[in-house]
Amino acid sequence: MVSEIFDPEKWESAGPDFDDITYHRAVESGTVRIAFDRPEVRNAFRPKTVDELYDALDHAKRQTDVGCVLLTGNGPSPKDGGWAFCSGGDQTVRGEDGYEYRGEDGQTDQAAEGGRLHILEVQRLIRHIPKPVLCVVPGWAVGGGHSLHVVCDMTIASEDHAVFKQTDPDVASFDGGFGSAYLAKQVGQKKAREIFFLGKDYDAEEAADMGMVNEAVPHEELEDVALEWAEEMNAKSPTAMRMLKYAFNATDDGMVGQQVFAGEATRLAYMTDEAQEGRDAFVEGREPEFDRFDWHY
Ligand SMILES: CC(C)(COP(=O)(O)OP(=O)(O)OC[C@H]1O[C@@H](n2cnc3c(N)ncnc32)[C@H](O)[C@@H]1OP(=O)(O)O)[C@@H](O)C(=O)NCCC(=O)NCCSC(=O)CCC(=O)c1ccccc1C(=O)O
Repeated sequence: MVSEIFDPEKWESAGPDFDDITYHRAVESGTVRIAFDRPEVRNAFRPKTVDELYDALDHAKRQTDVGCVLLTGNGPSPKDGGWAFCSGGDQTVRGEDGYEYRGEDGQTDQAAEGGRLHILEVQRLIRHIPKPVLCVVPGWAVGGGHSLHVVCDMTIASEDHAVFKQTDPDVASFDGGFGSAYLAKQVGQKKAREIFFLGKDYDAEEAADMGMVNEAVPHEELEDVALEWAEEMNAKSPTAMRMLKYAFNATDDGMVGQQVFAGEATRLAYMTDEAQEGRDAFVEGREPEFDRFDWHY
């Protein structure tokens, strides 16, 4: 069983093999489902999980017939039946300079790099992947798991089991980027500070009311609704969706936001006859003849 609310008839295994996550592609639409698969620890991520998540998102990015990615957590926990999207960094492998690669014996893998904090690289990939990423929260979204939901384009959550909670300062961590500053854009400054400074639990309805969740959905229907939303998005114009995502990002992403948006504008410009003329003139060793092209207004 992948997850209790996962419908195996709607998905097929696809992409690389992973240990800490699962990767599926919808049978009938260009949708990829990526899920944390460590339910016994509330889907906490260790460095290996983060590596796999990055590779999975990068794989999904490169599928030109995929229009939407679902990011979720498998469950329930075989230990106690608890549900989670993700409980953030695995505190049991946290060393003195970040999260450590550990062997099966629990000892640090000396051959690997030092402590890592590279979940932020995954956040940036979610931000820049040229298609919507829909976060599907079946249970706890905590610490770095909460930050991941914040950075996704949209979030739907189980009205029965989802709980949103920020524990970063309880374990002496702080996401000073999207996890806090972007959260404040979603829920307002006072509420974002309450979330971090008090570490209260919020259910899906409360999270939707404050603007960080799009919809609270009955638990049993969560993955079906997610797939329906993905299919809605897949039916839209790929170019329009990509440009819209980057336009939404641009205002908060500074020069990088401008660069990403402008890069896509350049791609569109490259597709014009005008661009072909510029390239051909150089390759043929002649002056470009741009006088047949309009100065559009
Ligand atoms: C998630 C809980 C609130 C769930 O509580 P509950 O339902 O009562 O279950 P438990 O019995 O507590 O947990 C069941 C089982 O899972 C283990 N577990 C849960 N969470 C973790 C975890 N994060 N790491 C390791 N293990 C975990 C727990 O020990 C139990 O195991 P048993 O063997 O069965 O006893 C609650 O579990 C909880 O509060 N968990 C901790 C949440 C937390 O503090 N997470 C870390 C926050 S910091 C972080 O995520 C850093 C991320 C990061 O890398 C980063 C770096 C740089 C800048 C920013 C960031 C960023 O924040 O993104």
